[in-house]
Amino acid sequence: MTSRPARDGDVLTATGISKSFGGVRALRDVGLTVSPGTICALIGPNGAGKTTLVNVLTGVYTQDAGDITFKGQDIGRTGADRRARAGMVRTFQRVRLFPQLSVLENVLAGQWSRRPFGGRPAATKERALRELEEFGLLKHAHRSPAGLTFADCRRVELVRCLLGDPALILLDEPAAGMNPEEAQRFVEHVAEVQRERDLTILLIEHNMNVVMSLASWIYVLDFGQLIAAGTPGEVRRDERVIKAYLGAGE
Ligand SMILES: Nc1ncnc2c1ncn2[C@@H]1O[C@H](COP(=O)(O)OP(=O)(O)OP(=O)(O)O)[C@@H](O)[C@H]1O
Repeated sequence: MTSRPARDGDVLTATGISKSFGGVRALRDVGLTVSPGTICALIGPNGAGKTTLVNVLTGVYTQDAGDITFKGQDIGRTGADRRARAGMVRTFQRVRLFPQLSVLENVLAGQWSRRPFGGRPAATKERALRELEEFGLLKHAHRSPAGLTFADCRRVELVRCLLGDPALILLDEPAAGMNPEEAQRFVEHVAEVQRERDLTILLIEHNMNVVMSLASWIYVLDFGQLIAAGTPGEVRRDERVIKAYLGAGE
């Protein structure tokens, strides 16, 4: 199974990615591309290799084989900091906010990582407040995130990502832990913001409703290999995908 052929202007292209941990071949010859202004999803049963792939793409792990191009530059062997500064930002499966800082401080804290040697943050407080307002979070700006609902914490993380004007946002299971209504609201919000700002997103998600309503292109991993790639309609009908998910008891 190969990915959609790379096109000029693709934000992210990975080809032939393999990664093993001891005897476990977590990824085998995986390729994917993410086009600008689209939401692309990566799905697969538990243990399929999704997190490993995200860690390879973001530079947390180095692949054993394969190449990664980001905005036309070969970044396959660069560190996570360098990729973040180049505009590749991510959220994590678990919410990562500092409870001792306010919501406003949390979203501004992300900015420092893009400025080496302690320069001024790229985004101003005014912009951060405007973004928080847009996400319905202004009333929480000066409170600790510890008191927020899970869905609001996810929104805070998204604001933190957006303040860096990223070229690519990787959302790692953003809807995990949300109830169906929260997930639905989150989907609508992400879809709206993505359209308005022409964002490029790679979404890793278990919740099929979320994936099917947001993504225009879906990659499916199973046992470390890409078993399907296509539009939501194509992937939903794909025999191998159905089998992989039924086999995993999902
Ligand atoms: N640091 C590691 N050391 C050893 N094995 C690992 C490591 N990370 C992942 N693996 C193994 O690689 C395979 C892929 O795991 P990975 O976490 O990438 O899957 P996943 O699709 O993200 O799963 P989930 O949906 O459960 O998060 C699994 O067999 C896992 O046990």
